[in-house]
Amino acid sequence: MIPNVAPAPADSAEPTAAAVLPKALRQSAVKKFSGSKLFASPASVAGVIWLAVLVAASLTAPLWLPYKTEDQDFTAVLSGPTAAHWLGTDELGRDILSRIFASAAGTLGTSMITVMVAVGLGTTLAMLAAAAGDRVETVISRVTEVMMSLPGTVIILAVIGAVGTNIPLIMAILGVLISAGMYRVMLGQAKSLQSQLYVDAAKVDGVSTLGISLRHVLPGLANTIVVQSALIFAVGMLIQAGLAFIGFGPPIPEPSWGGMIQGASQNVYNAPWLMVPTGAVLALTVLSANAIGNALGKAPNATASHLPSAAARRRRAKAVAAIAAAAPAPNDSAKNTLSVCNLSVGVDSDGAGHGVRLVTDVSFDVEPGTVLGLVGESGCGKTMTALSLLGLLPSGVSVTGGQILWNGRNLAAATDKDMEGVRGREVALISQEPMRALDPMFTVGYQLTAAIRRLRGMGRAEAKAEALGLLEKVGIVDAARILKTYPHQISGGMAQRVAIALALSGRPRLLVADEPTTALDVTVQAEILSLLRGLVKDTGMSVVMVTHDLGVVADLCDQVAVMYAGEVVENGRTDSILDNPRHPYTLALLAADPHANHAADMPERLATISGQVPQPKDWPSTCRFAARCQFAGSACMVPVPLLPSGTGDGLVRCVKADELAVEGLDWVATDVPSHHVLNLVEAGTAPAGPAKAPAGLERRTVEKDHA
Ligand SMILES: Nc1ncnc2c1ncn2[C@@H]1O[C@H](COP(=O)(O)OP(=O)(O)OP(=O)(O)O)[C@@H](O)[C@H]1O
Repeated sequence: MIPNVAPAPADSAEPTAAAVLPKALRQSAVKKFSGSKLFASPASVAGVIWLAVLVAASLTAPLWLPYKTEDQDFTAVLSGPTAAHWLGTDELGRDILSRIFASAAGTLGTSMITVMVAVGLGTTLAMLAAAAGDRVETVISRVTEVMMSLPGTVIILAVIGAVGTNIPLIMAILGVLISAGMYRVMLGQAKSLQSQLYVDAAKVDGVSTLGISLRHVLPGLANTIVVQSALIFAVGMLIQAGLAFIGFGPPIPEPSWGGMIQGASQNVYNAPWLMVPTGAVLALTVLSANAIGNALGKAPNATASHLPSAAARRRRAKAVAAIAAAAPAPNDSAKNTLSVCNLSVGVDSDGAGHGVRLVTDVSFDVEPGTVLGLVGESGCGKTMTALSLLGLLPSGVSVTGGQILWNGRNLAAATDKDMEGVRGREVALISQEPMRALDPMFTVGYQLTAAIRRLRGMGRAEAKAEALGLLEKVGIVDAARILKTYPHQISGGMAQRVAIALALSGRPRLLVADEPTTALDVTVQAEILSLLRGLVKDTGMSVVMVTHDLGVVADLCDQVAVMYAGEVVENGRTDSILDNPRHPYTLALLAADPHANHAADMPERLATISGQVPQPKDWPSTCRFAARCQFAGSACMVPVPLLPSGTGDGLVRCVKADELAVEGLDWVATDVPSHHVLNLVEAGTAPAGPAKAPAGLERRTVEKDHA
């Protein structure tokens, strides 16, 4: 009769996503369970409305109920619905409607006692056990195991025998019994949250154990707490009704749902209707609690994985259909050539068409055996562009226009099923953090052979030999030993090599590399770049390399697309762009890069670019870089198209590109203090620096960060 608490739902059992962003979690702990989620599904909306009506009607019952609960009408005993008694009467002629609503608040309120005791005690014990170490955990775990082994029904009946039918007390004791199950559910999550790096950081900062539990662990448990509360609430109601059914409800003549169902069951043959109203109200209330729990328990978008949710996939399918209908049929582009045309990516519209655009009209081509660098500051849309090539945009973000042509298909309009055939086999991904690609639970060998078998249909032995070969190919000397190790047993550089081997396991023709060297030290960076260069040369595959680092671009890339605020501002051959940049943003990136300045003419101070990349919602319709540009003027206050830059087949998005080229201007490293806010000044007043003559151009001086 007394159930253990249901296991945590799949989306809340794994705390790592929730654990990654504790600050965001704390900030959104309230927001997370607020309106948007509650009203996201029709079932939860109906549940909220039903519970609200029930509670309001019950609390105001004395004001509007047509009869008192004990009023008897012997002229209408066991009647069905009539004008006088809308839901009929019981065996004593009492009005069912009045009795149902009069007893609702008591039933719901006492069920809440169970929730508060079970969740409060279970969660507190779990946080205590997770924080206090093995000994305390052992003691608490043993005690809860004993509690779980006790026959709950017998205990409840014993309590009733000792203290009578004191419903609030019985429900509190029920809560204590359920708290043991709740403790088991919460302990694993609390321990995992306790082992997060930000908890270590908080300890280093001197935050107390209690502070850590309340500020860092509890918010991470919030999802499970809400879901479990809803389930326990429903269980509490059912148990309460069950007790009343067997005669341990509130004293007669006080009404209770269980008591009414029991009365109805005695007249089930001569007045079957009697069972319907109370049974339906109980069932609806239990269903409502579960629907609300399900809705609130959905994982928040902010911490969701890259892989889209089912709802996001449905939205994407719609967007895909729209794009497919709008885009012209792909022409027969050359084999293994990637051709991205006017790609736009945006946050899914909120229904009123307010989806923010994150990438606008990006175009580039990648020939087989070549490397394209996508370069730009953080937040310029490089990752969104790269992930759209694999159909791996995060939940809530989709391709909103354009084409991604690959071997005669438009990947922008491909369904998830189509993309499953492309990912890994034709297009693969390596990410900044190699550990994202590797599962800590399995050996390198297992993960590699599983991928090879899945993608290439090989047998076990053949796949193992192939895995060995792949590790050797990525420069791992003792490959046989590495195959037997777990990811945590190898270094970051080694892990990135393994991740590259994993990406190569399906023999892709295009590799999307999202900042693959950023997390590595300089020596290892050079090795990984050299490895990628060798792979491109040997296998003829092409690479889209996302990077902040112009050194990486110079080292590896044949072509570059410089991105700023979601659009390509300059593209072309790497040597043209590095030797002869045309866009002020490219000039600025080069001026700010220590590797791009030769030792001989290295300036005393490297240049900076004032301000930050604007948020996508703030992108102007004019030149997006104008607000930060040293050369901006009134001519820049118009939408700027990509036009031939005059250097090879490159394109540039700047109305002053030709003027800058003719004048031979450089981006200036200024000595203006960071707190000094400057406006556009006339040419010639610019601070001294390595610039060539700024004659004839309006120049924007920049803030200089002295930090
Ligand atoms: N899931 C998301 N929902 C909404 N906006 C997002 C999401 N992910 C990223 N963005 C926004 O999209 C814009 C482009 O982000 P993106 O990650 O592509 O930039 P990036 O150039 O790759 O930066 P970084 O080098 O830091 O990865 C940013 O303004 C970012 O805040």
